[in-house]
Formats: sequence, structure tokens, C-alpha cells
Amino acid sequence: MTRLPAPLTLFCPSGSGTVRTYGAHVVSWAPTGFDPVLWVSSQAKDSAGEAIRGGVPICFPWFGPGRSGDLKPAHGFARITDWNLADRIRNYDDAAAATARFILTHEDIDRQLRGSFPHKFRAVYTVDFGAKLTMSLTVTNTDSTAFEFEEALHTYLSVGDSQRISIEGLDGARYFDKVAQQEEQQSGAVAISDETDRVYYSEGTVQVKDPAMARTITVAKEGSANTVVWNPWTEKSKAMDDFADDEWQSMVCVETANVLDNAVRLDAGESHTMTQILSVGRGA
Ligand SMILES: O=P(O)(O)OC[C@H]1O[C@@H](O)[C@H](O)[C@@H](O)[C@@H]1O
Repeated sequence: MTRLPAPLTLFCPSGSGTVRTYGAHVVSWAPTGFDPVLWVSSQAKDSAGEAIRGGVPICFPWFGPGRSGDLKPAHGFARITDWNLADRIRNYDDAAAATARFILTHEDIDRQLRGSFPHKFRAVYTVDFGAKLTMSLTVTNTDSTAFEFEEALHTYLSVGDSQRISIEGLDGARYFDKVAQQEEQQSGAVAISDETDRVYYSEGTVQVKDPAMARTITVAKEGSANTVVWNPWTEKSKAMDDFADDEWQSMVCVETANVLDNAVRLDAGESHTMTQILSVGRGA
């Protein structure tokens, strides 16, 4: 197994973080004066061909096993492929953010992996590290016919105690419960009290209130019809070889996405942008 090169570090006065060209994967981020906001497993793998358990994997061009239910690798090829670093700007003195930009096209994808998505595309991913973490994924159809894709910024948030968090902003939203395999409607805030794997139909901002860390993480977004909430709880944690048995207590995934019925359709030449903006404040 080839070990991954060290991630790139970006920083400015208001915040800092790290990102890998492998998967254009944001590994860490914290605004200045705050604890790390993103979670990474103590058991995360660090080799080419494997997904990284933590940070912000990019799911593209399908989510999970895709809508057909049989696509591999899980969550698409973008998170296990090297992206091209387009430019990187470091500003030490007066910049509001340090920016990294990555590009991925069909030509970068291993031939075997492309089989399920034989389309020509160009994806540009821009990440601004500062007091906020802004991640923006633009996909352009560079082919001559239309195609559809799913996408998610699979964001692992670090929390003090997942059983005590309250995820607000989804009250009243319909969701597909992937554990029960049925549609439900959210009533009140989301609490983690069992295996949780839900695709919400919601374009709104979500707040993760975390009394154990006395902070609130805000997940704002644009161009996204779904929010996925995932916590593997006890048994699934034990079944994953890149996840320690008790780590479900210190994380929750809140994912900005367009999946299932909200897959994006692009005609030839069209583009679509999905943006996620994380921020953190004191108090819960
Ligand atoms: O183990 P993976 O492929 O990184 O996926 C983790 C989880 O990712 C979530 O987004 C999915 O909704 C879950 O179904 C899945 O188990």
C-alpha cells in the first residue's frame, strides 16, 4: 500500500486547516482560538485506494451504492482519486481566508472506476480556510449529452458527546430513513439515540448544539436539496475496521448533498455549484 503524502497546511489570522490532493479531502479546520471542528478517526487509513474516515470526503458522482444500489466504490470515485491542485494562496497578514483550489476531470479517473460514469466532466473544488470553512464544488458537463450525478460533502463534525447534541433546523422536514428503509417526517430537533442514517429533504441551515463542548457548529449551504445526518452508533462502529468501537460518541456527520431524487441533471455545457459553509460559536 502506498502511503499518502502529508497534507497541505493553509492558514491566515482567523483560521487554519489542512487538505490533501488525494480526494481534495479537507482533513482539519479550526478558527483561531477554537478547538478542531472536524473529526478524524484514530483508526483512519492513510493509503491510496482507501477512503479516509473523517474530515470532509467528497462523494461524487454517486452517493453510497448509488441509486441503482450496486455501484462501487461506495460514495463514488472522487474521494479515492488524486485531484489536481490548481492554485494555492497563503496570506499571513490581512487575508480573510487562505484558499486552495482543486480540479478533477474524467481523464483523471482510473479506467476501471469510470465504468459506471462514462461521461466527460470537469469538477472544480474551492476551499477557503478562515473564521469560516467554505467548500464549493462546481461540476460542469463537458460532454455532448446530458448526465445525472449525486454529490455530498460528507462532513465529520467533532462533538463532545453525541448523545447530548441537538441538531436544529430540520424540524418538519421529510427524510428517508436508511436504517428503517422508509420515509419519515422530523419533529423537533434531531437527537442521536440509536444508529442514525437519514437523508433529509431540506435546503436550510443546520445548527449542531454541543453542550459538552459549549459550542454550536453552523452548517450553512447553497445549491443543496439534501442534508444527510449519520452516526453509526454501537454495532456498526464495531463492524468498521477504520473506526474505533467507542468513537461514535465523539462525532456526527452532517452532510451537504444532492442525492436520490435530488440527483443533479446537467445538459451538455451546463454547470452546477453546491456550497457548504461551516462556522462555530461559543455556547450551546
Ligand atoms: O463507510 P462509508 O462508505 O464512508 O460510508 C459511511 C456512511 O456514509 C453516510 O453518508 C451514509 O448515509 C451511510 O449509509 C454510510 O454508512
